[in-house]
Amino acid sequence: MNTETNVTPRVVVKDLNFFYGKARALKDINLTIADKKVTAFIGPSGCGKSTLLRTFNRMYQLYPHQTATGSIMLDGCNILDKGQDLNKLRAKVGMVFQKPTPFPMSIYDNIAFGVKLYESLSNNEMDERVEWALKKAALWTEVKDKLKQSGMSLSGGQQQRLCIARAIAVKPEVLLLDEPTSALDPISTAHIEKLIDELKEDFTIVIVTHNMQQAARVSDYTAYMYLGDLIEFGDTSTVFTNPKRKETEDYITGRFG
Ligand SMILES: Nc1ncnc2c1ncn2[C@@H]1O[C@H](COP(=O)(O)OP(=O)(O)OP(=O)(O)O)[C@@H](O)[C@H]1O
Repeated sequence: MNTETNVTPRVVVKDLNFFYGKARALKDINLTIADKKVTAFIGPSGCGKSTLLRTFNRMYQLYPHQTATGSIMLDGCNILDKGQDLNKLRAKVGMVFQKPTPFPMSIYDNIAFGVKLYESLSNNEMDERVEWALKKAALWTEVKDKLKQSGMSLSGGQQQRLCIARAIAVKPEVLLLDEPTSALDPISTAHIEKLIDELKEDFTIVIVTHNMQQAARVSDYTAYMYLGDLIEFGDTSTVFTNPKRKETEDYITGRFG
């Protein structure tokens, strides 16, 4: 549980279980994601980090035989409810994947495409939105003179910032980052980490990372998971310097995993 009193809950997960067919990948998860903070999910491969992240925007909906039970409350609605409008949900909860995945279209259209699904803006308004998103994603100065060029022509690190710009252009409340720097070099990684720090002024961010130094650098809260259980959750400095559970300590000190 978040212990700080000045923290506003943004996403509240209660008794969440997740099944791939009959295999239970998440076990009675309870946690609260704080508003306008960065929360990191860490743990060894296969512990359920990505599965948990993907429940927040119902990515699993695309696949048969994947089911979630329990509740994930956002703005007073349960994300898991059958009646949940998935288009609206995905406008509220944006996602950036491990591998940069720009659409095969211009840099400008990569941003405008998603915005058009949700809003009808004039050309001027769209120009402003594209510029706003690219500035927020710290990419504007690098691309402002080549907005008509293909998004695929950018470097890997630039492509990932384009994907972040695309995700924030629709002004989501929550931004999910699934190992967003694992395909990037150290300089691009540093760029994205700085960006994450800036973006939390406007967005609630949840990041899955294998890199514990990264979790320690960028997050305010950390959840340590193992075999589908949430072992420990708390503010990042406590989890890293004074963990309550021995399993957490063994993992972060490299004795395990
Ligand atoms: N599509 C799937 N079908 C069946 N089982 C799956 C599927 N995806 C994941 N799993 C299983 O669910 C469990 C959690 O996987 P998940 O990908 O969430 O872990 P993770 O902590 O993100 O791992 P990694 O760090 O390796 O990405 C694992 O046992 C995995 O084998």
